[in-house]
Amino acid sequence: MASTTDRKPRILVPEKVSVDGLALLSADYEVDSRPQGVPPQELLALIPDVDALIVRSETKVTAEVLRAGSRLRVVARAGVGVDNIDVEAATAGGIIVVNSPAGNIVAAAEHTVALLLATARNVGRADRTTKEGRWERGKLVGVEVGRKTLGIVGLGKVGMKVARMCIGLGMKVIAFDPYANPDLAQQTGVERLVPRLADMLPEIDFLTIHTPLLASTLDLIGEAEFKLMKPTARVLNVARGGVYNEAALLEALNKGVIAGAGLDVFTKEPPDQNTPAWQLLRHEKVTATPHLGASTVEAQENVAVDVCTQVAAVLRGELPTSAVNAPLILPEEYRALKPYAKLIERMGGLYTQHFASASASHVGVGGRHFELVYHGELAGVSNSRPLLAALVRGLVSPFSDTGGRHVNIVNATAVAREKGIVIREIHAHSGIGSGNEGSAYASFVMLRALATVEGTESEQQDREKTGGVDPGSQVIEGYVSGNNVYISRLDRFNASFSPEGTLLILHNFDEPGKIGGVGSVLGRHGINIRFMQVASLDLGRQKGGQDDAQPAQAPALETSAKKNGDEALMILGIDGDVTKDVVEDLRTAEGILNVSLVRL
Ligand SMILES: NC(=O)c1ccc[n+]([C@@H]2O[C@H](COP(=O)([O-])OP(=O)(O)OC[C@H]3O[C@@H](n4cnc5c(N)ncnc54)[C@H](O)[C@@H]3O)[C@@H](O)[C@H]2O)c1
Ligand SMILES: O=C(O)[C@H](O)COP(=O)(O)O
Repeated sequence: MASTTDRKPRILVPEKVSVDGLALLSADYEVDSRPQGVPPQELLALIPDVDALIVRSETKVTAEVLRAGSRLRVVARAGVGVDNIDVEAATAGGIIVVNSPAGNIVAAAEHTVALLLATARNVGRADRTTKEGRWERGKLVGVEVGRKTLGIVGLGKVGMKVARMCIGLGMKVIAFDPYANPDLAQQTGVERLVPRLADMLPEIDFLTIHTPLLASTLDLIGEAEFKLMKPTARVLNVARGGVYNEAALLEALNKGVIAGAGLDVFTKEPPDQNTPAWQLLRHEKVTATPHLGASTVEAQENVAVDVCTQVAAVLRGELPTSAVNAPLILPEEYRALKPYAKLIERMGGLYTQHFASASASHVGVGGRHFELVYHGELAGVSNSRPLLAALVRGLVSPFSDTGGRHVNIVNATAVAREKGIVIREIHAHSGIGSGNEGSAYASFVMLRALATVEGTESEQQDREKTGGVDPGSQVIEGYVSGNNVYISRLDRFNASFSPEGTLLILHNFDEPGKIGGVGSVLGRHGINIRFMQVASLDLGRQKGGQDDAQPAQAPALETSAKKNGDEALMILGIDGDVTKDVVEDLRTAEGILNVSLVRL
């Protein structure tokens, strides 16, 4: 009998995965396929002897499972969403997680259209009552979708396909996605990208959401949003349970606030008895399917072939094509670049959440041109690919399913291209910070989001000399000190704070009493403040003056803003999380111009 070390690597497949993919593995590996599923306790018992695990959305790959998987080298998700896998725990255990980000897009979009038409024409109810022997033509009159308005939230891979298909059905499509590429949306025929979700809700006849489930998309549509819709509106969910608040949806249907829903996904699948999701499944105004968005023969072949090819690569010791948790930096570059990669990733995350997500400043990420300017010693770095990858990861992570962890040095350029993000690197051997004479920091980095890409090379270089304050462009500067990273400038404001954890950034008139007012709103919500600092206007840059070659250090005292101008940024480090209500209360507080919630 062969010892366990002589045996072929073992692959456990505790879900129904297409044989077209599994066939790629059966010659070289022992494949244990269990399409009926494996209960959690049995999975724990099997996992110590398994080298690779291939799952869909039903198997919960918890930290406990991963810890018990002492031989486990790769977990493959035959699909997109990795919310059933504890990716952090996998990374900590050195286990690679791979997925198939594009294999089931068509299937998900087609299922959305199927639910759109089924909801409009009562197809589910008609089928059920007819089979029960009733012939209820009068009760089943539907509505047409042609010439109606469809609102799409999330104009990514699936959302964009849905847009094309629905335009083909004669619908007018408008969308909300603060990170989308407006040019691509326009070319696709999307009539309008609205700056705020609430702007489109009164106008639409159908609403479909195609975002991942993130802190920012959980309960995106609740009681207040349903109340903004027409009573004839119908809503669709082929994304993830939780983007509509299920209790609010149930109430909106019961009270006739909206007319119907087509639902493929639920917060718990299958839903527990007597929960709102369970009642929704049975509701006569709901057309429900049991998470069938990706369940087509073609999509299952695509995702299975994709992930089985990657599992074989990992087991052979090669790199997979779509690793969710691949390293950003190769080991040899690790020591020198790691703090800068961290800084630049945080700058990207800060840009997206402070500038692009804030409702008052709809500046976007997709289709945007960025400049990444390396100053000082960093200007001499020969391989800046990890830094570019870090920026792409930071920019996309706030709105990405995998928290941006899928972005690495291999695929960063492709991810940026997909989102229409263009990045130009500038190694600033001259200009700001050159030579570091008098500069407090050996190296610092400027991220500039350009208002316009026009202009000659020399005009672009001039912009560098004036500190990059073009109207309409946004600037973030940061530096590394030891292993710590700091932000030294946010647009027109000098600052000095660590971009860590949950931050609230408030743009306010610099008047007495502001700090007390903000403190009392947070106190009312039981929120603990870790640190607070007021960033002052940089009056030198305001006037377009020559930069003094140093990353500005913000005074950490609240009084310092007053002498510099009548506006300030208040930066608050928060313990724990912050809800939408808190942000809204702050936004409506007197003298507050804007509020952004940033999670880094
Ligand atoms: N039901 C199914 O079987 C099925 C099948 C495939 C995909 N999905 C789900 O569909 C969703 C979309 O998949 P995809 O491949 O199109 O993803 P994607 O990453 O290509 O697109 C997501 C889009 O959502 C946008 N977005 C993120 N946060 C947002 C916010 N707060 N407000 C508005 N827009 C926001 C992003 O900018 C992006 O354009 C995912 O949740 C995926 O898991 C479900
Ligand atoms: O994230 C996905 O790919 C879809 O939700 C499909 O999930 P499934 O593989 O369980 O059908």
